[in-house]
Amino acid sequence: MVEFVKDGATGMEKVLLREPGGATAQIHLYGGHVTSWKNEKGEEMLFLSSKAIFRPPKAIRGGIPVCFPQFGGFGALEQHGFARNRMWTVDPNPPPPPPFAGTGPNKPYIDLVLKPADDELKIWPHNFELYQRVMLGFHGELTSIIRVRNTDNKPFTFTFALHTYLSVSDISEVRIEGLETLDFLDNLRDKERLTEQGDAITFDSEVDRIYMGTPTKIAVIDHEKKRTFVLKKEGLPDAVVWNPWEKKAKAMADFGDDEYKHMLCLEAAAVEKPITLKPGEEWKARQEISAVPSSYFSGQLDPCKVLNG
Ligand SMILES: O=P(O)(O)OC[C@H]1O[C@@H](O)[C@H](O)[C@@H](O)[C@@H]1O
Repeated sequence: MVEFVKDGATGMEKVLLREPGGATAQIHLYGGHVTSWKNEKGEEMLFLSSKAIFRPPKAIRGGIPVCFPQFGGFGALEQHGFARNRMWTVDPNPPPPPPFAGTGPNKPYIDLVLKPADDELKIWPHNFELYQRVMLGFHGELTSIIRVRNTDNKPFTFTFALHTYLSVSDISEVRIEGLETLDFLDNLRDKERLTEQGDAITFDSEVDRIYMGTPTKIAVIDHEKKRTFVLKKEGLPDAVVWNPWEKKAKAMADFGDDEYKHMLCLEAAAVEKPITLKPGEEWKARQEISAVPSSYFSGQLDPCKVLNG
């Protein structure tokens, strides 16, 4: 089921997806931003700050901001680009889904699009179409399919990320598997290139890293909640891991002082090698997140078993 509603608290337009098994998702047209994803028991799986500001030009703190045409400070534009604080529209006539879309009759989805108006063209002079299909799968998994199309008469280059804020019980009880031994750029050390050691990543201080050449599946294991998130991705070779920890949390106006304990950003991204599109070309990417009880998870990263088993 797909429903269009006005958010009572913010007056903003949003879309509700409800999958027959009971899972739900909410997508705000502001930012093309997934702000809620609940499993069939009604448990929220995305973090959304209690202080999130739903008012332009602020980006919404939590959920899944879309970073385009620039990730972070990797360029001359505002941090994370402008797509996350612009109004998207529902696309009445979406392009046919790519073969990996996995759409089906009972899978609710919505197609959104962002095209530049004069404002955007002034700061980034390129005609583009940015499409996002958000979809709930049979097991409540949340999928975003992204397409960027160059509708200009000259090439353009961009970086991109789906800045997913996962809800976790306690950041000290969480570990990430799948990024061991990879190289990363450390944002806390002026983007110095370092190599991750052999162990799964755990957290006891601020982390802000861009892992490069990452696998198509990454797992976030929440020991306390006995829940594992499995993030599968295509077309997004990098993975950003971010937790602001205590000091930075206190400095952010739209973030509660202690909220860093209950969130972890795992961001499927294309940053290290920016994407260039010639006129008429299209770029596609896909992210699917599922949440499974950790007892299904062997401790070895074999999310094929988790997803298909
Ligand atoms: O506060 P913003 O603009 O939403 O960014 C949050 C964080 O987003 C992460 O992706 C960046 O790596 C961090 O450096 C940044 O602090």
